[in-house]
Amino acid sequence: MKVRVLEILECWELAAGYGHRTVVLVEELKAHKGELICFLGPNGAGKSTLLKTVAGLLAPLGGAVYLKGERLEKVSLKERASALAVVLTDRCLPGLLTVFEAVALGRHPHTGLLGKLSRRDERVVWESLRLVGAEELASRFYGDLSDGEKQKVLIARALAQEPEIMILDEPTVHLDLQHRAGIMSLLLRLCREKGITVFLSLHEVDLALKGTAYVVLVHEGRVLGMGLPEELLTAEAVSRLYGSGVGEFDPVTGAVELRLPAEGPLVFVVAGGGKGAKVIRALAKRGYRLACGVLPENDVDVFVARGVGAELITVPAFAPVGKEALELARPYLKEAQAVVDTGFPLVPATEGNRTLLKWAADAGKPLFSLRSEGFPSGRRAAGLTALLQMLENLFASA
Ligand SMILES: Nc1ncnc2c1ncn2[C@@H]1O[C@H](COP(=O)(O)OP(=O)(O)OP(=O)(O)O)[C@@H](O)[C@H]1O
Repeated sequence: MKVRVLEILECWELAAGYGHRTVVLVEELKAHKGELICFLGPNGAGKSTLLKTVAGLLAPLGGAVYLKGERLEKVSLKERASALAVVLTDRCLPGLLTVFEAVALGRHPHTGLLGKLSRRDERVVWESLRLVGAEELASRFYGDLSDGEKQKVLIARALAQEPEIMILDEPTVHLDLQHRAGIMSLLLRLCREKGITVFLSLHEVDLALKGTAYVVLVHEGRVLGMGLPEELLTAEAVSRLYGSGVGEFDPVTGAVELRLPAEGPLVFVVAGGGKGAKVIRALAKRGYRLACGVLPENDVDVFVARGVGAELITVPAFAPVGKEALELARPYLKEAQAVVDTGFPLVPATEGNRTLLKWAADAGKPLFSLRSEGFPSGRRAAGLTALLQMLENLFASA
């Protein structure tokens, strides 16, 4: 469904912070009706501070937030409460309320002084519980719920407010994989179908890439960029945001490989066709230094090998493994204390990799193969567990 484009919330020269300390500065940010905007950045970058300021819970230290064209501080509390719903991370609600009562609190801006629920209010509360998949929790005490269940109830309470804007600080925290995906698709659906504008903060870069439409990268008090996650979240941008020590972010899969300390013996992994990824990961976790090749640049094994910090010998995508690449691989092969054939596809383009295995065998290198049939090379390992054991035995006896 198409939604009408309207700037519902704007920030101009906004300085957000505490006392005299500006934590984060935003020159300009415009949110349209039905948009989902995600603040992404490392711990302490200022995401929560920014969300609280946008929500009007913190007064700006400079500049202003405008709600539908009016300065937020001039908008009455009642109007703010019906336009904006906020879900913060502290999850504090009286524990002795039932879930239904807790979600019904969200109807306050709409009910009279006594807070009596009309039939419609009750319907909205049930619908909100249904949307987050928490209907069956309705009669339980809020205080008895797990953190993930509490999170869902708080989102339901915000929905019950029927707000135009929802502001959520780390809504996926404490949620398992299924509910994380569920919350992200729910929020996107609310944007699309109900025209609600959502501001949220996230820690998961993959979720920002896969589940949000617009990201604002917050780093050391500044906005590094804002726009489509598909365009902004490059490996360079992510390492600028979080530091390069964490490992490389792969914008294709949205995954971050962990860069772990590697001080063990050098193992040459002959990979390709995605056969190397899990071998490379398993070896990296055990501290082996790794060299991998020869791989076409677009092979999934490249992303993993580069991510874990392995030495890499590559050829351009779709190019065969030629002489030049073999010469680049040779010194690593020479230095390697073991060589692994991952079972890469035996096609004409990988002929060169068979040469590598032959060189290794001729040089008397310990050679292990995960290949179940076909090209014979070295000792056969029945699977990854067996391979790891064989390598461990080899180096234990060395
Ligand atoms: N109530 C407060 N008073 C003073 N400083 C605060 C307060 N709350 C947060 N800060 C500081 O403001 C900075 C930004 O904190 P903020 O919570 O906004 O970061 P964040 O990006 O949300 O971090 P995280 O991802 O760890 O939740 C930090 O240096 C923090 O110590």
